[in-house]
Amino acid sequence: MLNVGVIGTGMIGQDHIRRMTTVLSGVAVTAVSDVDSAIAAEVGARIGATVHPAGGDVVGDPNVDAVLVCSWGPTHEQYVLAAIAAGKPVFCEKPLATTQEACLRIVEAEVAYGSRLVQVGYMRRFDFAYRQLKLTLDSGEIGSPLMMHCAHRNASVPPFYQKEMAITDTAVHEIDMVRWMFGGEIAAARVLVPKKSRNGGALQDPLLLILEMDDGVIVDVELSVNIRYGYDIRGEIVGEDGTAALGSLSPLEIRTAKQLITPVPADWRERFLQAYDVEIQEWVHAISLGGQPLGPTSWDGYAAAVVSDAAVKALQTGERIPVTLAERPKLYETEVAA
Ligand SMILES: NC(=O)C1=CN([C@@H]2O[C@H](COP(=O)(O)OP(=O)(O)OC[C@H]3O[C@@H](n4cnc5c(N)ncnc54)[C@H](O)[C@@H]3O)[C@@H](O)[C@H]2O)C=CC1
Ligand SMILES: O=C1[C@@H](O)[C@H](O)[C@@H](O)[C@H](O)[C@H]1O
Repeated sequence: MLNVGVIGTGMIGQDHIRRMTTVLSGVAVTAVSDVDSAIAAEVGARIGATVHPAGGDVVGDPNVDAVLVCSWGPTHEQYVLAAIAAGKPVFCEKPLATTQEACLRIVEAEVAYGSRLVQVGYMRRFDFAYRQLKLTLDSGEIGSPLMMHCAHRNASVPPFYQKEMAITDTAVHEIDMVRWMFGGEIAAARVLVPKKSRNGGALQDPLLLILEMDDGVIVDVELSVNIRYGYDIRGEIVGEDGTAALGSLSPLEIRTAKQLITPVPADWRERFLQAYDVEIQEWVHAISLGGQPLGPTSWDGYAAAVVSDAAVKALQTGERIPVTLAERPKLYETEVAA
């Protein structure tokens, strides 16, 4: 049994606690912490976990084998570094950290430790539809890829959501996904600003992010964060010999009143429900077997941060911004399975 401590018991923290306590196997949640002590106390009491006053105490708890960081982005670095210092595996929700410098500090700490302890929460790599898409691409059935069209549509976003977050909070998923899908790096980013939707309030919504892969593949990502009708994630790869796309929005079809209705998921929790289950189950399994995590690494978290910085600059300047990564340490050279 892997004993996990959770830092941050907000929306995704509670969702991961629910899956670890009611869905997944081989895992127990033994400790929690949140700066909102009332939430932490309520969640801790519900599942019978120790409630610590600070996240650092979760890392130091002898009854915690591995740590799950689900607090706000700017707080991730300190907890990931503390877990590495304690030699404990740590699953960190995206982003790994909010600056590329902070991500590099994590990479350097992990390299100094000598083996991989960190996995970043880019769950699309564990989604059945994305995995099928990658298998199809890798099989050669649609030939060499030329382009990918993506859409990332949120029904709505909270009032504190700023323009740049369409890149740093939302598009980071596509940024990570295309590096994994095409097995290459992103060479440059551009952002086009279409006509503004009246549903976006003060926010510029939508945006069109264009990513150039290092082999010439072009990826376009429509970012609409106030689309109203639901949570809609799309992806279609155009190859030399065919195309392949993520399938239907829903496993359910309703036929009624001479209509065929395909329900649209409400949000990421519904659309990626099974991807999160697989992501955390595979993480638990890899750690329990005494191995290294197999999912997105600190290096992937760093690369996403660098591309995201370039895309934010592209948004602010209207220019094409090239992406330059630091030299990749040997620790991250071997392919991961996920
Ligand atoms: N992989 C995915 O699809 C998703 C990832 N996320 C990521 O998960 C993280 C949390 O997001 P949400 O759960 O939506 O936010 P939230 O605001 O619902 O929950 C975050 C919790 O962290 C707590 N917190 C803040 N600072 C803390 C600290 N220093 N120590 C302990 N607790 C602290 C807050 O009090 C809050 O309860 C973010 O980094 C977000 O980007 C969120 C949604 C989906
Ligand atoms: O990570 C997530 C949220 O933080 C973000 O705000 C949403 O735009 C994404 O769709 C979701 O997957």
